[in-house]
Amino acid sequence: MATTSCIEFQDVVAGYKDFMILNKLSLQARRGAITLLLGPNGAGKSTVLKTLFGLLKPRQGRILLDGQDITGASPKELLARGIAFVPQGRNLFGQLTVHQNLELGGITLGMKTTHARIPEVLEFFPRVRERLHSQASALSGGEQKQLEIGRALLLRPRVLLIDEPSIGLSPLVVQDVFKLLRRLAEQGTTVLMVEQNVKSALKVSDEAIALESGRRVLQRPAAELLADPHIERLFLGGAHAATPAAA
Ligand SMILES: Nc1ncnc2c1ncn2[C@@H]1O[C@H](COP(=O)(O)OP(=O)(O)OP(=O)(O)O)[C@@H](O)[C@H]1O
Repeated sequence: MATTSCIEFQDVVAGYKDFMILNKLSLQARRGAITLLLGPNGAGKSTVLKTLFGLLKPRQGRILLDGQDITGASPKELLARGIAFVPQGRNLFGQLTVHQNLELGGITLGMKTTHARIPEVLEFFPRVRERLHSQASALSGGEQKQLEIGRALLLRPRVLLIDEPSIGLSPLVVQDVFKLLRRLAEQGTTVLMVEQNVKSALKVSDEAIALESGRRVLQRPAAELLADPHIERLFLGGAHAATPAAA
């Protein structure tokens, strides 16, 4: 059966305790593409990633990975099936070295495989490679985010979920992270990204999905969205509000 969707949500309902955040959400993310999740604060973007990674169990609906039902699978099972998650914020063991953090990332692979893959992953991150024996907490914010991505890449994921990678990073470093995501997508990795930095994220993405109150309100090619002035008004509201007031 031919399917071009790598990830598919079918009428997914999910949330926290009695509070449902995703309300019959349906969406598709194409294989080898970067799909950007947009929407106002609280729309449920991070909840999509958490649900996809098995941190929240859907109450209704189905989630498919390459056409196979993965609804209700645990994070461990999903990791084994090739889904990796880079959550928002800092998620390293700051007291441990860069190398030790990478070793922990490969714990499910065994040390032999992990050690063989570490140099491969570090090729993407020359600055991190130079700091292999430094404490992770001594790296700059951008280097730490790169290390987190590197740790996820050790698993050679076919799907990379990444939540707000630009937080705390300078614009130049953000561009480096985006370039890397582009490169990964071109090598066949499916990337699902949440990013507030909407304009730059759209530039690097293939497809955009906008959520509102846990529902999909739009799914369009990123380039089309970038070129649409109405969309700017609708979905870049935060960026507009930040336009400096007249002195
Ligand atoms: N652990 C939690 N327990 C209870 N409610 C939560 C929890 N995490 C998130 N929420 C609530 O779920 C809703 C959706 O949150 P989510 O983080 O998915 O939104 P988002 O679209 O990613 O927003 P943002 O852009 O602000 O990160 C919010 O109202 C939030 O307060």
